Amino acid sequence: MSRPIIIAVPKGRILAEALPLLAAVGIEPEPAFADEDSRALRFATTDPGIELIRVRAFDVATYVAHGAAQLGIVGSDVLLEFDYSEIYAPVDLGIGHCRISIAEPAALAAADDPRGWSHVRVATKYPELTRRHFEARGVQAECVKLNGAMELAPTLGLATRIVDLVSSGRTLKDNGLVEVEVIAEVTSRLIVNRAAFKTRADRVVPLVDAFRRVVAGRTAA
Ligand SMILES: Nc1ncnc2c1ncn2[C@@H]1O[C@H](COP(=O)(O)OP(=O)(O)OP(=O)(O)O)[C@@H](O)[C@H]1O
Ligand SMILES: O=P(O)(O)OC[C@H]1O[C@H](OP(=O)(O)OP(=O)(O)O)[C@H](O)[C@@H]1O
Repeated sequence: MSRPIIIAVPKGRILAEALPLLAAVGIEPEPAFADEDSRALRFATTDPGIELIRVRAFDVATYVAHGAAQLGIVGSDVLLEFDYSEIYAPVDLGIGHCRISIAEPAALAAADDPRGWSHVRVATKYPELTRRHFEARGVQAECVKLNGAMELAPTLGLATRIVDLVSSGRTLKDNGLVEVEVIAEVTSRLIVNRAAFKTRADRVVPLVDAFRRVVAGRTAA
């Protein structure tokens, strides 16, 4: 039998929305996947030719870019940060809706005019995306890379502003911050390693088509 197709899925919040999509294309992980006591990271599925690996959201893109996994499910925020040429993102799965935004303390925002910025110090998990965004409008961005809880940075003087994901806006509000600009709307995508799309086309192309059909069916419903 040929090598299995590996699909990388993120550990975090996207997973709950991704599992029904996977089930709809006929891929259901073995019971160990849902077993909190299991330390396994690689799982067989109801399709004998497909295995799932569960990794951190940013690592989904890394596994797929290097061809260690042939497919993956990841937020478009991650794709914007890395901009890997080896990744093809053919299907917007319509899950994991949020936006990536610039936020600052409410007191600062009251008298602030973003058009007057020439240099900003920003705490973010997305330094590349942030630099690119500011550079495009002639603003120099000094980024402090954090891995979570960005909202703490302005009150503690680590940075004046943050670039982070916003969904309900609750985290910003509870930390005295306000959204001053949306950089991009975010949803999760099905991603494919470009080489695998050609060399394993027999398995990969029908899978991509199956995801496309499931998403189209949901949109139409
Ligand atoms: N508040 C949110 N609402 C909707 N989608 C979100 C939200 N926050 C994150 N996401 C999406 O889920 C993905 C994973 O986010 P999550 O917060 O679960 O990861 P994390 O726990 O920070 O990841 P890790 O621990 O691996 O760094 C993001 O890349 C984004 O696409
Ligand atoms: O607008 P809201 O609905 O409040 O959602 C936004 C929050 O969700 C994400 O964090 P997450 O909860 O994943 O924690 P993290 O800081 O570990 O990334 C994001 O980084 C924000 O902090």
